[in-house]
Amino acid sequence: MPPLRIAIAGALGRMGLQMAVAVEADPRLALAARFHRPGAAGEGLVSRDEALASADVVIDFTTPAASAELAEACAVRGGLALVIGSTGFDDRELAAIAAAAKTIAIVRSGSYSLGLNMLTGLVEQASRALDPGDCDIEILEAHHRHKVDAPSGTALMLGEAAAKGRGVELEAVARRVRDGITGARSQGEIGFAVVRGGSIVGEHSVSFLADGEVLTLAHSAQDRSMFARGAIAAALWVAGRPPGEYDMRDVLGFNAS
Ligand SMILES: NC(=O)C1=CN([C@@H]2O[C@H](COP(=O)(O)OP(=O)(O)OC[C@H]3O[C@@H](n4cnc5c(N)ncnc54)[C@H](OP(=O)(O)O)[C@@H]3O)[C@@H](O)[C@H]2O)C=CC1
Ligand SMILES: O=C(O)C1=N[C@H](C(=O)O)C[C@H](O)C1
Repeated sequence: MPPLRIAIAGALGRMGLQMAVAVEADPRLALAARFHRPGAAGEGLVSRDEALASADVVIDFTTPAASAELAEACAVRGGLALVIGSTGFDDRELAAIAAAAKTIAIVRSGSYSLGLNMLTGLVEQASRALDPGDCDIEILEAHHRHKVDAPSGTALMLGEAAAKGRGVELEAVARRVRDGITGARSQGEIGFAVVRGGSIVGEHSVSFLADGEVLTLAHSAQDRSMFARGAIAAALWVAGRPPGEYDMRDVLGFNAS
């Protein structure tokens, strides 16, 4: 079988650089193109149009706006699939990606880590078992000083899993900011706390806090190459799939009944 042709968006970014190394090291793949912002200078970079013309799958770790625009461009072109790793989307950008996924296959996940995607299942299970009347849920995440969105995409995935376990919408119960005289904690809320600094790759924990005991489920990302390997697994899985929006739990087979 010929190698799968991969184009990398945001090629000069932290994840874009990791992706190039991981793709070049994988004999199942060919690094077909690397592209960045229009007009960006860098060795071996091509334009987005050239990149899309040469790829079976585009892997994208950029920004929400750039990913939404890229999804539209891929859908217009057709004949290729997209793996999106960017985080921090607003509703309009998510709608643009969902619209593109009517024409092409797209995998989008806030985390391409295997362990983290396993953790979402454990969080959902614990949340289902523990009564909100007795047990409070708090999510803590920590990342490097360059990260621009908060809470992280992963923290929001964990929040979604916790809310699903309780049979509620995250939007209705999320407490994303606390400052000043906040009043006592409301029963059932799911709280988020954020640390930014240094070079932390990604730390996430979900605590279930009851009277007299605390259960904490946690994940620690130690190296970005692990995200790149997950994105490659997603690219190999999504190539040739029917149009639709998929996530990493689909790739890993965790959503199969
Ligand atoms: N899902 C997952 O497993 C993971 C997700 N992420 C997410 O991936 C994203 C990128 O992270 P990271 O690599 O650390 O961030 P970086 O800022 O290092 O990289 C993003 C790059 O995208 C570039 N870019 C911006 N606009 C465009 C465009 N229109 N076309 C092409 N490139 C563009 C930026 O260029 P410039 O520098 O010029 O602005 C930047 O170099 C973030 O949203 C992060 O949260 C990160 C790790 C794992
Ligand atoms: O920006 C990062 O670095 C990361 N972003 C993702 C997120 O928002 O969850 C994944 C990972 O934690 C690293």
